[in-house]
Amino acid sequence: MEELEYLDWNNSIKILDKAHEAGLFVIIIGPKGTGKTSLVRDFAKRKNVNLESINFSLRTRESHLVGTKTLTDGTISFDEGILIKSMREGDILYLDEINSAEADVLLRLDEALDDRRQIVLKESTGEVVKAKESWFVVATINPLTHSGTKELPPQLLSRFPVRIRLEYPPENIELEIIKKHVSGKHESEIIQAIKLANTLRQAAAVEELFYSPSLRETIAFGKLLDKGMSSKEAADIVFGNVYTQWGNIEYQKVSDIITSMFGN
Ligand SMILES: Nc1ncnc2c1ncn2[C@@H]1O[C@H](COP(=O)(O)OP(=O)(O)OP(=O)(O)O)[C@@H](O)[C@H]1O
Repeated sequence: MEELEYLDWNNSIKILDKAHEAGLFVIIIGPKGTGKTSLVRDFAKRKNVNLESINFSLRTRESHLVGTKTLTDGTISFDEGILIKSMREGDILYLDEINSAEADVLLRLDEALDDRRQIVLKESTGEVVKAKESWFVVATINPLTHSGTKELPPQLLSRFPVRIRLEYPPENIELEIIKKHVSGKHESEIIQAIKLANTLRQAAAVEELFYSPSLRETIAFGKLLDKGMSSKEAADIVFGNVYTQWGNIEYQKVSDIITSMFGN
């Protein structure tokens, strides 16, 4: 897939840069699909530094971070996990949705993230792994309304003193971002889709609806128009149909909004 440049509409790259220089870890807070992953990828690319990523869920275990013992040809060895690798190499470590992780996993992370930046490999040799000077950690958390997310323990939160908010962008900026992903031939329809997305986002914010569309959806809408789909059909498919999950009343509400904006 082609590498798209990140549109740095709220100076996040500059903040990341300063934090990186100062050796301070960063947490990015914002709803899904607002560009958190793209931002960090773009930053790593600009810095020409290797990026190691992990997406947390309730199933993430300590071993994913630290490593696992393996048996090959009768010999036991230890396969180091992403946390240890990134510390040794001085890479950028991206901890996506860190507030979805279980407490024991967070505790192990906490050990590595404190000011000494070191961890004891109690699973293998007991070696104390000290991070290279350039080691840099960026985490993300989704707002607490996101299913499966918990509050991050305050002491862990304090390991990330640089906090970036990444919300849905203003309409004109969202249009610029979408144009990075599509042809730009359907500008007026895309502007309508952004308006629709914002209506649905606002309704979700006050719990009128169960789901809030992200930039992924507005980009997908533009891509379907590029493939020749009509705007009404694309709006139904990308924005409307998903609400069926929460029953017919929810779906009908959204379907009516779509019809009023894109016709029958
Ligand atoms: N500022 C931007 N410049 C270019 N593309 C962007 C920007 N913001 C978002 N996008 C695009 O929007 C989509 C969603 O972005 P991304 O996956 O980075 O979001 P995210 O916040 O990490 O999502 P999640 O929390 O669900 O992992 C991607 O296709 C990404 O390329």
